[in-house]
Amino acid sequence: MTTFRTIDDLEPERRLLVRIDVNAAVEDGVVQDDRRFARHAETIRELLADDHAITLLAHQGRPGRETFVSLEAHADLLADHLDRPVAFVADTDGDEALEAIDTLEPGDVLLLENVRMCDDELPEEAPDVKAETDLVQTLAPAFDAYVGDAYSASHRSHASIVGFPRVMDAYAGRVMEQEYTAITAVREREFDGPVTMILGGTKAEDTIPILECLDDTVDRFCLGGVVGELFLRADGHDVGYDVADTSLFDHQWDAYQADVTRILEADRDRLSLPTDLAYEADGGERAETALEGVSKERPFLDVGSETARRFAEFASDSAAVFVKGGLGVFEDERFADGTVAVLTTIADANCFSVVGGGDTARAIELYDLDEAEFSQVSIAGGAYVRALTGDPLVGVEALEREQ
Ligand SMILES: Nc1ncnc2c1ncn2[C@@H]1O[C@H](COP(=O)(O)OP(=O)(O)O)[C@@H](O)[C@H]1O
Ligand SMILES: O=C(OP(=O)(O)O)[C@H](O)COP(=O)(O)O
Repeated sequence: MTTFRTIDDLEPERRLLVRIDVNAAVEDGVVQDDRRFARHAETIRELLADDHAITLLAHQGRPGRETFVSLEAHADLLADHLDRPVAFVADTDGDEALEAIDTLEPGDVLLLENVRMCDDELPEEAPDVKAETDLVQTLAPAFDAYVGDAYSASHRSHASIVGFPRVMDAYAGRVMEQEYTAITAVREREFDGPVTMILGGTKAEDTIPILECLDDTVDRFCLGGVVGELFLRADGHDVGYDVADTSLFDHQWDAYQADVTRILEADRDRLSLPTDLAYEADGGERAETALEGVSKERPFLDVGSETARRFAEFASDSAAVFVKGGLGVFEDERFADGTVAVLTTIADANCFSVVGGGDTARAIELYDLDEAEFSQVSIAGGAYVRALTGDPLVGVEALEREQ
């Protein structure tokens, strides 16, 4: 199905420039989430088995934000995952970087500094423009080939994503290949049987476009989380408390009320809304209520057990299930029941399954579910949503053109 070359097509012992995405939550300089490291380590291990000399290019955060930090600690974390040294140089395309690249032997791994610290990387421009930047023109001649593995950044028209493939022999890494293949299958509906999508979480801006564009692809949408509450409100129920004054609900209700109402009216038969919800009782324990008992005066933090059972049933009867957004605040064990019930059912069922969205995929790790039981656990957030909604991914297109 893919139209790009993959690392299977590489000759051994090449000098490779490999773009990975280990962008993560960082607190006090410490990386909080190593899932992307684990995934890219698989690609790098395969490349090492073929004796390539590997230079890695990656970003962290955005200029001006607290998470915009050096990649020095990322090199150590990657080394832990690879169980071998990863050299680091605090430079991207200057003399220090070029010297470090020059001395690499087959089997060596080097990580360059946060590529967003180089001015050429960020402004979103056409691939041809990015290919002309000093960053690309300086680094490209030092390598035999480019490997694009940063699927989760492939919606960004940045130099390291779209510039290098313009001027180099380019290949897709394993992460790129697997994510692309699984998510394309969603859009092309390659399934024999009902397709269910479980949508939750907090971001209506992600969810509404999915509901609007997957018309022929999905037979049933099960809605939970804050997104489910927006639909319940549109259906006349008294829900929508802003958790800890975050404006999480009111703000989105103002912005999406018209869309939610229109989608509900047009597509009610395909939408399954919660019929019960869970909340924190006075003693701190989990309690549940049917819709008749809901009130805006309290936050609802999970779908109720009747809803979870119904959603799980839809999932187990499906040929394919896609998940985006948790059904409740699953980080708190008391309110993880809905999310975990559905994920466990999918893991046990014999269906094609994709779990996407940065936060949602964490639930699999938090509750010790076996990642291997899912067809794909995506490490992409924005790119996953864009691919689902049919938006082209410039980083994928850049690799395809090189065919
Ligand atoms: N009813 C709810 N109230 C507040 N937060 C919720 C609720 N249901 C789910 N969430 C939160 O939604 C988050 C995941 O949603 P979101 O960030 O939209 O998805 P993703 O990052 O996976 O794309 C979780 O961290 C969870 O705590
Ligand atoms: O983490 C990323 O995006 P995501 O949080 O939408 O998955 C990518 O590394 C892209 O980062 P950016 O949104 O700062 O361009």
